[in-house]
Amino acid sequence: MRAASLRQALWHRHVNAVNAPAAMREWLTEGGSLTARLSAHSGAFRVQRLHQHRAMCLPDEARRIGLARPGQAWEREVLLRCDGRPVVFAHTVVPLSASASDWPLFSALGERSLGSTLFKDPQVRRGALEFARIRAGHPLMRRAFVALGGDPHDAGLQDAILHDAMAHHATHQTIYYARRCLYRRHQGALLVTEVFLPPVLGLVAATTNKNEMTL
Ligand SMILES: C=C(O[C@@H]1C=C(C(=O)O)C=C[C@H]1O)C(=O)O
Repeated sequence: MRAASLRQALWHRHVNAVNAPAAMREWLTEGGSLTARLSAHSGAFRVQRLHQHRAMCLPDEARRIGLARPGQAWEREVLLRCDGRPVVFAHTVVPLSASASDWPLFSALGERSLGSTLFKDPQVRRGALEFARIRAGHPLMRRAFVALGGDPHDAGLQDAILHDAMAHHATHQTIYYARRCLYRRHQGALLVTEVFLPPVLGLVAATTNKNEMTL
């Protein structure tokens, strides 16, 4: 496997292109705010802010947010947790040229959900979703593994950490499913990428079981 293909993601406009399992496809195509859906499928939902700082954007993000070449951007990364389990790793980039009036709430979000602010703001225009299959070697997965306590340079450990972190979902997989969406507001651009982690599938199963028990 060429190293480059481990690091890059091929983004598709239609979800069929990533051939995701049906349950994952439901999450990938979720049209509304993830906060609402994740909260409905768990007892406790939390946005764990990992960091928000200046950083080099990924090579395939630069053009998408209007940069002429890869460069620095404002980067925010979070883990969405349901009942403590990590279900989504989210990565957001905003050009450094953005003014405070473009994204007035972005810099002071803390552990409030970015998604919910975007969905509540009538001046925000949401672009079409794009979908990708990404491998454990992709930069976003390396960051997710670090956030979950793994060593970003040990492929074996990465999977072991992620695997252990989601033991009861025991889906030792090297393919992860992601989506991204470009938001615009005034002159601003903001690109949100969400990588869905295996425990997200357990959420739907848990709720189904719960429903079955109450029938
Ligand atoms: C949880 C939601 O938004 C998430 C929260 C994010 C954040 O706080 O950085 C980023 C991406 C979204 O997946 C939502 O859509 O409501």
